[in-house]
Amino acid sequence: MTLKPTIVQVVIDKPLAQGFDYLWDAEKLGKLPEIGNVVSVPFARSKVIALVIKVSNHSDYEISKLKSVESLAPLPVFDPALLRLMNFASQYYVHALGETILPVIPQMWKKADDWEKILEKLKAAEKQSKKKLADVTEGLITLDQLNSEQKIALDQLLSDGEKENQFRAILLQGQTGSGKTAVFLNWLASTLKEEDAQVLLLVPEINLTPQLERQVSAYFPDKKMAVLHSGISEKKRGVAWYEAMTGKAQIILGTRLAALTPIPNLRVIVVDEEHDPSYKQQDGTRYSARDLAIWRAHDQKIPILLSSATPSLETWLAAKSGRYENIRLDQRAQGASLPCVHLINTRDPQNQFSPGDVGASKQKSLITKTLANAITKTLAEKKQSLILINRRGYAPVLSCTACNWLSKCTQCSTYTVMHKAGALSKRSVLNCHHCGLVKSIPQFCPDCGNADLKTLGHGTQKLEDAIEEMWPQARVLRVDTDSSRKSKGAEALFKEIHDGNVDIVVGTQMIAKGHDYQNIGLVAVLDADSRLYSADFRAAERLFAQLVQVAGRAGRSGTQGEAGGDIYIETQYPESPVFQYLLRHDVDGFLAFTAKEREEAKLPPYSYQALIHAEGKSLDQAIQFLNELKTRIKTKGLITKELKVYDPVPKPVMRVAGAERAQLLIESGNRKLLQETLEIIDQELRQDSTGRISKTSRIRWLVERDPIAI
Ligand SMILES: Nc1ncnc2c1ncn2[C@@H]1O[C@H](COP(=O)(O)OP(=O)(O)OP(=O)(O)O)[C@@H](O)[C@H]1O
Ligand SMILES: [Zn+2]
Repeated sequence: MTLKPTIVQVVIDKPLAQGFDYLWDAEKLGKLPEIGNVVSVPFARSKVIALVIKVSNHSDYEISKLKSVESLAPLPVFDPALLRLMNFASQYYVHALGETILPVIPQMWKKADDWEKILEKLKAAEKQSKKKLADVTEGLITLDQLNSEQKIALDQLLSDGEKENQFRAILLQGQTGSGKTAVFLNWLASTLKEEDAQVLLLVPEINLTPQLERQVSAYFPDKKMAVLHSGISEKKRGVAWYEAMTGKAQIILGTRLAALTPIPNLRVIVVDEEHDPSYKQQDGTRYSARDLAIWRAHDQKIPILLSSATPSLETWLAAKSGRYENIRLDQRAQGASLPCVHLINTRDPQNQFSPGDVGASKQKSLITKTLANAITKTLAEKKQSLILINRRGYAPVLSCTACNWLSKCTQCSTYTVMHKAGALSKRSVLNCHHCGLVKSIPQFCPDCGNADLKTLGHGTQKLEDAIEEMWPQARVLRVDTDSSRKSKGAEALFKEIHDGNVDIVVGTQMIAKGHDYQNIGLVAVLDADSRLYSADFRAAERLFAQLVQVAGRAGRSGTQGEAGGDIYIETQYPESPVFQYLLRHDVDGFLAFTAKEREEAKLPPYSYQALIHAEGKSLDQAIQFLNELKTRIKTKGLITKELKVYDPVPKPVMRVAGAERAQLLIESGNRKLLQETLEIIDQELRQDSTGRISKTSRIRWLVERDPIAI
């Protein structure tokens, strides 16, 4: 009797639903692989890495035609809990298992030829570096330094600590600057007492990791931390990932991709700034890292803490209904009151410079007189000012004064933004923020030959110029993705602010989040209105959160009773609910108001949504593709009272890099029904597609669950 060959089934990083069978050559590769092993296999004339999902003696294919596995990675298996999470994510987000799971493997581990070499290097490095004790104390608030509110919060967190093996979701809702970090880090300490316990700490932004990293080292000097985000080198990321999956690192700190890291001894998850839209992945498998983290905690029967000053409506409602525990911090940790909110009505002439004002200039038209006076006062008090405008570059568009020509992108349905000489190029250029196109600035209007071209509107660069001109003695720093690329990165810029080397900061929302600045007296927001009335029903919720967050950067270090700084918002619509709730610092009021609106309109979280994206050479084709899909859904009897399918529409930015894009919105109050429908749609679309490209119309399609921008 001949021995049956071993067949391993693997998934690869392709939008293909099925697994692929390979032979296992035990003589060459040694012991049998297990489910969750990473291997390298030949695929379509190249070599790819793959994950083992099944080991058996059976294949539906002709065995003699099967190829063999090339090599086995010297990595531990993906733990079963992670595989469950991946299976869930693949199903929920209607993406193939392979294309969901393989992207989590860092690039360093994707080169099979280097595996052994990498491992040797890692082992050598490990022997050499005996544990270095960190000696930072930055941001360390010990147990006995916690204020009474924090102590109560910590006690609440610990009180259920005895209940092992239980899922708990906790919303830690605290004012900006209330010391939420100190509460959850002290809480993690109780878990980390256990020798091999691992904890996962998620932050929304790369820029927030260094600050938290230093704090974590201050709290846990003898624990190993693995930091995972897209801003670190491939090598560092590969090592950190390895340390997480082998259990060598006890603390895993990272951005959304870290939520999908194999962590075999995971005991607790913390999601900081849980409301932040950055937790949503916007390409590939479009998952929400926060939602997957909650699923993971539930599945692994461990606690998860969601922390925010401005919780998402979803989380806030869950806490209100008692599904999540709710712990609150209502005071600022260092005793100051919350910043005072000032709404500057830009339609009121009293707030504007008049031509007669001393030195009134073109520059001064960029900000109101009221704000300028407040900045002058803040400078005199030796405090810093933070001015926020969510538009990088010099001006959003260049125009011709004679024929009204506008600088449009040739590839996209957008305008090219004028950038002055700097990070992008040595000369001033026009740059498209959607496709990256860079063009030199025309000397004459391309349409009529007129030499008088002028910019419309303003971005961070123009504002920086204006501020420098208005306060020549002040030290001005611009913080946006351009300026952080030019200098030594964002961290260096933030350090300048923290060290007090700057008087006025001009920046995009990059400066608004999470940072624990100590000397900001004034915060100003210039372009709130542009986000007030938007087609996206979440725009107001997002704007409100952002305003509370940016306001929260002011006056953090003030002591008991001291005023907590000022925030000035320039707006034409001071009566709008977003601003009115902000005026009263009434986060709960705003959320309750928003909940009511959404409930009446049957919008999420009172219903569930999905988008089918389609892109092709022309908008007509994309729309037609979606219309045909809608007809197919209808013929199948899937459109019911419970499931609504809208008409396809062009995307907000219809054309990007030459591709024209449309979308189809599907909505249902029944989550399960939506899931089933999406699975059928996926199957339908796959039938006549190669991967995700339709064979007949060449339209590229994608299913997105729980979209955050419609
Ligand atoms: N018990 C305490 N005594 C003194 N200072 C404290 C205490 N707890 C926290 N702090 C300090 O208060 C500041 C704010 O804390 P932290 O950054 O944790 O706030 P937060 O709640 O996360 O705010 P945000 O939501 O705005 O990020 C920090 O500088 C922190 O060191
Ligand atoms: Zn473009």
